[in-house]
This record gives sequence, structure tokens and C-alpha cells, in this order.
Amino acid sequence: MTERIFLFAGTSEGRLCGEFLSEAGFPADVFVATEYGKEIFPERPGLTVHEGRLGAAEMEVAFPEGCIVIDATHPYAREVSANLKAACKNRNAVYLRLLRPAGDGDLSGCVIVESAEAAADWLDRREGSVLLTTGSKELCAFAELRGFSERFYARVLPSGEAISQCRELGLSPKHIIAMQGPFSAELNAALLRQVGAKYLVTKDAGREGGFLEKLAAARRCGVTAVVIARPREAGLSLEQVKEELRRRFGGKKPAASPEVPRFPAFIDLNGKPVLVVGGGEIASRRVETLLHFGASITVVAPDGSAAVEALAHGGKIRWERREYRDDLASRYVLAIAATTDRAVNRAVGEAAKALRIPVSVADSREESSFYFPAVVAEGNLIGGFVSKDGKGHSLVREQTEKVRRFLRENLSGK
Ligand SMILES: C[C@@]1(CC(=O)O)C2=NC(=C\c3[nH]c(c(CCC(=O)O)c3CC(=O)O)Cc3[nH]c(c(CC(=O)O)c3CCC(=O)O)/C=C3\N/C(=C\2)[C@@H](CCC(=O)O)[C@]3(C)CC(=O)O)/[C@H]1CCC(=O)O
Ligand SMILES: NC(=O)c1ccc[n+]([C@@H]2O[C@H](COP(=O)([O-])OP(=O)(O)OC[C@H]3O[C@@H](n4cnc5c(N)ncnc54)[C@H](O)[C@@H]3O)[C@@H](O)[C@H]2O)c1
Repeated sequence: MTERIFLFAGTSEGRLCGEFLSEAGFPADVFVATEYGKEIFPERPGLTVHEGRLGAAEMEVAFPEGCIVIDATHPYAREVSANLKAACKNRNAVYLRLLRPAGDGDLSGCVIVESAEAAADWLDRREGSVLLTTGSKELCAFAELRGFSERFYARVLPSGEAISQCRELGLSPKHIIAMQGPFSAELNAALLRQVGAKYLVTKDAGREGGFLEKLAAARRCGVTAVVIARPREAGLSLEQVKEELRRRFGGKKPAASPEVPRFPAFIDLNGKPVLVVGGGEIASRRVETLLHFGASITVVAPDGSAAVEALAHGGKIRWERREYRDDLASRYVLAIAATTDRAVNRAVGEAAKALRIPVSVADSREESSFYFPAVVAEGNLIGGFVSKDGKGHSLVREQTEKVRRFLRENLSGK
């Protein structure tokens, strides 16, 4: 048996390493922590991308004995690295730490602290606005400080999760900058001036992380950079990791991730709120199916088919005649995105996943956390068909029709 490769990514090195694996024909399972991380990890042949944070116990279950684990997580993601190391030890797996070199910037004039908490403590004893560029997860270290919501501006990733975290901790939209870096020194300087910052809080995220551009901007604007020191850790460069993999596999290939089909769950929708965004042909087909299962359906769409019109008129569904406004409510138990607008469908998918609501996105199997099945309901039997890979739409349609006919004939009178 050839070993499998697991890559924990989410950083630029992680992406480069993924690129290398794909080009070398090395299949791998890639893990990214957030949905946003998955989105920016380009789809590549041979790579199976999983989203979500695994705990130590889950990692241990996921790793087959003797596999190879590449840890390309952020240099500050201490907990993940500790978990990966422990899981690898218990599974006799090879642990390769892919670590970007430190930023080796000129730290003169900077305040160096050991942790986000130490940075918060230092800032608590000073006045003036602060631009935080340490990510949404570190925010809570600062949230308790007096004047947090007035003094602090947070620059975070433009993901629903990060923005809600900022909002929950009390930052108003005016104090949130949602963009993906790394940023130029010019843009950093413009933001520092825009918020009237006196302090900039940053980690030493290395050259690739845009650390040097942050230092340069702070210096240019007369802003004090508060640098959270990097944990001391040994690691390999991307080149060294590539070398190690080539050496291990020689002409052989790692084993591919086994294809796992989706589990057909039969859930109770009776009387439960279901949201359908879009009111056209596809949405109508879904609505009609869902009504058989007692769902309490709300359609959100500026215009709809004759079927939607009739159902709304007859009081069978609720129809909000408007565009979707990024307002998915958590009370829904299921969501369908079936508009002709790609951006809207994607937004519904993301909002639903953030709320852990199963969602089918009519124009993207990747973004669908469940596939809408071709439903078979004959006699006392209920079934639903999808293709294993979610690509066989016509096959599903044709074959399901045959199954329906078959069951109708066989079950007549039963
Ligand atoms: C089962 C069924 C249920 C239903 O829709 O009610 C269903 N698709 C059906 C038919 C069908 N769909 C399409 C065609 C046109 C021909 C073709 O392209 O081949 C035909 C065939 C036809 O109409 O003849 C187009 C299409 N569909 C999806 C994409 C996007 C993509 O693939 O990423 C595109 C390209 C559209 C675009 O981008 O413009 C995606 C999805 N469609 C799914 C379900 C989910 C996966 C299930 C699976 O296929 O395994 C999934 C992943 C997500 C979801 O929607 O939940 C239904 C049969 C119902 C029945 O017969 O009773
Ligand atoms: N999964 C499948 O089986 C399948 C099959 C064919 C097509 N598709 C895809 O499904 C999608 C819908 O196709 P259709 O044939 O139903 O289109 P359609 O033109 O019949 O309907 C589009 C609907 O989207 C609504 N809409 C547009 N912008 C909106 C917004 N901002 N907010 C809310 N609603 C909005 C419109 O009001 C309309 O009701 C397309 O993306 C298409 O590619 C999926």
C-alpha cells in the first residue's frame, strides 16, 4: 500500500504546496479551516479539499497508519500544529512542518510582545486609535479593553464568519475593514491615515504575509507597530518539503483519497420553515417537491413562474416579492438557491453554511452541502436519487424515471 498525503493549508505556502502536489501527480487530501479558505484554494486535479476545523481526536481518525502529513498552517496557529503533531505520533504518521521564513524586518522602534493578550495589556495603558491586523480569532483578546468599540479598527478576511465575530464583539461596520491581503505599504498607510491610527498591531507573518509592508507603512505614518512575536519553531521550507516528498515516493505515487458518496438522509420537513431563493423554473420544481413533504415554504424572488404565482395565491407558500438581501434567517431548516444570479446563489450557499443550514445551490455542486434528489414516491416507498459525483444530472433524470415506472407497476395494489 502506498501512503496517502494530507495537507493542512490555508496559507500561501499551503496553496503553493497544493500546486506542487497536483502538478507532480501526487493525490492529496487538503484541509482548510474555513469556507473562505476553501474558496480561495483553487480546484486542482488530484486534490480533495475538505473544509472545517478538525480536533486532535478527529485528526487521528482521519489519518491512516503511516501516512504523510504536511502542516502548512499559519505560523501562529499553535493549537492546530500541536494537535497535528500529537495525532501523527499516535498514528505513526510522518509530520512535515512547512514553515515560512520569519519576516526579518527591521524591528527598531517596534514594541515586541509575546502574545495578543500582552499587546492588549500594553495598549490598555495608552490612548489613541488602533488598527488590528491580527485576524478575527485574536480579536477577543482586545474586546474587553475600555473604549474597544471606539478605539479599535479590525482588518479581517471578508468572510461571513470573521465579520460576524467582529460584530458580536461590538465593532460597528465603520470599525471593520474586510479585505484579503497581503497589502502594499501604500494601502496600509492609507488605512492607517483613514482611521487615524496611533498603533498598528501585527504578527510577524513573514515576507509572504505582508509583514514588511506593514512595518514600512507604520514607519511612514509615524504609527507605533506592536508586533506579536512568532512562536519559536523548527520547520522546512517549501523546497525542502518538495525534496522530501520526491525522495520518499521516487517513481511511485501516493494513494488517492477514496471517493465517498453522500449519505441519503431522510429528514422531517413537516411544518418546518424552508427558504427557496428564486422563483423560476427550477425553484418551482423544488417547491412542488418540497410541498409533498409538508414544508412551510417561503420564496424570495422579485418575479416568479405561473406555478409560484398560483401557489402563493392559493396560500400554499409565502412569497416575498423582492431580491434576496443577504438576510437568511437561522430558523430555516433547509435552503435552496435557484436564482439566475451566480453571486446571489453563492451568497445564499455561504450564509446557509455559516448557519449550518443544509443548502442546495442549483448552479454549483461544490457549493451544495446537500444535493436535491430526484424523488421517487410510490406506495409506501420513498427514495431519492443523485449521482455519486453530483454530475450525472441527465442520467439521474432518465434512470429515476425508469425506477418510478418499475415501482408503479410492481407496487400497484400494495
Ligand atoms: C436530481 C435533480 C433534482 C431537481 O433538480 O429537482 C437535480 N438535477 C436534475 C436535473 C438536471 N439538472 C441540470 C440538467 C441539465 C442537463 C445537464 O447539465 O446535464 C438536468 C437534466 C434535465 O433537466 O434533463 C443542470 C444542472 N444541475 C446542477 C448543475 C450545476 C452543477 O453541476 O454544478 C447544473 C448545470 C446548470 C447550470 O450551471 O446552468 C446541479 C445539481 N443538480 C442536482 C439535482 C444536484 C445534483 C444531483 C445529481 O445530478 O446527482 C445539484 C448538484 C445541486 C442541486 O441542485 O441540488 C434533477 C433531476 C430531477 C428529476 O428528474 O426528477
Ligand atoms: N440544479 C438543476 O437541476 C438545474 C437545472 C437547470 C438549471 N439550473 C440552474 O438553476 C438556476 C435557475 O434557473 P431557472 O431555469 O429556474 O431560471 P429562471 O429564469 O426560470 O428563474 C430565475 C429566478 O431567479 C430570480 N432571481 C434573480 N435574481 C434574484 C435575486 N437577486 N434575488 C432573488 N431572486 C432572484 C428571478 O426572480 C427568477 O424567479 C440557474 O442558475 C440555472 O443555471 C439548475
